[in-house]
Amino acid sequence: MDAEKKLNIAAGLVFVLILLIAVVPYRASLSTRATVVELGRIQNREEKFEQLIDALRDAETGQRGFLITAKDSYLEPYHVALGEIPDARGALLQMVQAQPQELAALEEIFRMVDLKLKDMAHMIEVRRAKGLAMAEPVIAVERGKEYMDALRQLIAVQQAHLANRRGELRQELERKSQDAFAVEVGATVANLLLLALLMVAMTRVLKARQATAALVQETANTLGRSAAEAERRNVQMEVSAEMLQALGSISSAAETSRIIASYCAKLLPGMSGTVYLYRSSRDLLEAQASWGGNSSSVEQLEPKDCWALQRGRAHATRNAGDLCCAHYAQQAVFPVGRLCIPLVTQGEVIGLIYFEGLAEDEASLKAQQQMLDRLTEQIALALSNVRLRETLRMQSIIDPLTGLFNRRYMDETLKRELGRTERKGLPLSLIVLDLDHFKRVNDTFGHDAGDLLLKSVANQVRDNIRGSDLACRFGGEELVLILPECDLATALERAERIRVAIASIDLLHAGQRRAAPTASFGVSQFPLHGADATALLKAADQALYRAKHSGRNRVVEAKP
Ligand SMILES: Nc1nc2c(ncn2[C@@H]2O[C@H](COP(=O)(O)OP(=O)(O)OP(=O)(O)O)[C@@H](O)[C@H]2O)c(=O)[nH]1
Repeated sequence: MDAEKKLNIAAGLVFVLILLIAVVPYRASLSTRATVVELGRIQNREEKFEQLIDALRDAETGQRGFLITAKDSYLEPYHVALGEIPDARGALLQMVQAQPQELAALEEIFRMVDLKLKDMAHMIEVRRAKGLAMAEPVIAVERGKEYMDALRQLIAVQQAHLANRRGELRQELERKSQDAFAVEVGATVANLLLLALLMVAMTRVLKARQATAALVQETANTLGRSAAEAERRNVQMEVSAEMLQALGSISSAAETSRIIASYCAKLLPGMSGTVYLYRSSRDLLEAQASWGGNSSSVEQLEPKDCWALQRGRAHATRNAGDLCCAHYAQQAVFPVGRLCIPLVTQGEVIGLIYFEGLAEDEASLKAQQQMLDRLTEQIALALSNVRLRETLRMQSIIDPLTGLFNRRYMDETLKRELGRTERKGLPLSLIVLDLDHFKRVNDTFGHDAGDLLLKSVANQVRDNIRGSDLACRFGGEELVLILPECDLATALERAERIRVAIASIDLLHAGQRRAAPTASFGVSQFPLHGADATALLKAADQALYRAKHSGRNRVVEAKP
């Protein structure tokens, strides 16, 4: 049974008990009231007896006056008294109706009253009719006095009896009043006790209800927080999944960092940060991307500047007294929490993520740190995948011996660059170069020496072209250079510069200085020598052929 039901039952019981308790003083008061009424009746009877005796006395006085004077005026009190006596008699009779003993005594009194009245009436009659002289013998008999004395005695007995009874009733009334007072006090105390008990029970139930309400509220709050947290995690998971999907299709580290920064801004509202990657020399880490607008960390840092990199695990700075990393651009201001987590993939540290603006309370911080750890792992994995894709792509487009682009890449690029320059209305030049008598180098010094020479030539070529130009190994010892937005004159000049550079290669093989190699060049220009890649290559190749046949080690321009 729940507390509220119990309380209702208790309240009902208290109500019934209060009602029962109220009956006791009520009954006591009824009994007291009956005594009071009885007392009133006794007093009334006493008064009526007094009235009767007074009336007889008045009648006697009036009669006596008449007997002496024979004046009717003296009979006035006599007549008044005669009028009062029946009232008193009637009232007395009514009062003793149900009491046979009393009734008998009363009848005796009335008999005596009648005798007295009769005697008085007789004497008045005699005096009126026969005069004083005739009345005196009747008066002398003094029968009226006898009647009156007997009557007084009878009434005195009754009055004594009534006085007795009155005394008893007074005592009874006093006792009943005391009892009624005690009962009243007892009932009041009992009522107060019951009400106090009820109040205690109500207070308990109220407190229990308040505690339950507080518990319900707390539970609701906790559920609300959990739901919000679950919702937040859900959103984070969705954004993370979106980020991983976006990163899955990217092959450049720069684009990857940009995407990471943009998703971190979404995933970590209120936080800022920077992604750092090791340079290939591994002496420095460079900031690749930042988010949050106010990441207070430097653009470049050395591994020794970061405690996370030094220790190989996450490092947080939250309170004054924590170890601060040297790469914080500004003095750490607390309580702004900072966290550095190394980017580790396949056991290798490839960089670092710096987070700023950690949660302040311990519970949120723990959850946040776990989330940042997971995020960092995902980012490290994504970066590692990008690097792998980059490596694979480089392997597919780079010639491993010379480090120049391969023929397949050259074909793609030449077509693309021709389209672009054509749209812009700009020229594009091609240089085809072929080493002279390369077979002899191989035959004389061996294949390794030939390889070495090819590498040296590739380096010279790379050093003498612009960043936007493209050097490819077309096959064997033949190279093709694509020079976008470059006219024929400039291309011829560039070819000549490369020819001189190759001729100046200081070739040291097996401890011996070898004769400098030479190369022949054919140069063509779009759209002057061809409208497409094939025509342009063919024109340059024919120019190269002519260079070979006219003595090698020279630059020849294609024929229009
Ligand atoms: N060491 C080395 N030799 C190569 C490589 N690719 C092609 N060759 C050699 O380059 C030589 C090319 O010889 P040829 O086409 O006769 O031409 P050349 O000897 O340079 O004579 P000219 O071109 O007429 O001046 C061949 O002996 C090939 O074996 C390579 O990757 N490494």
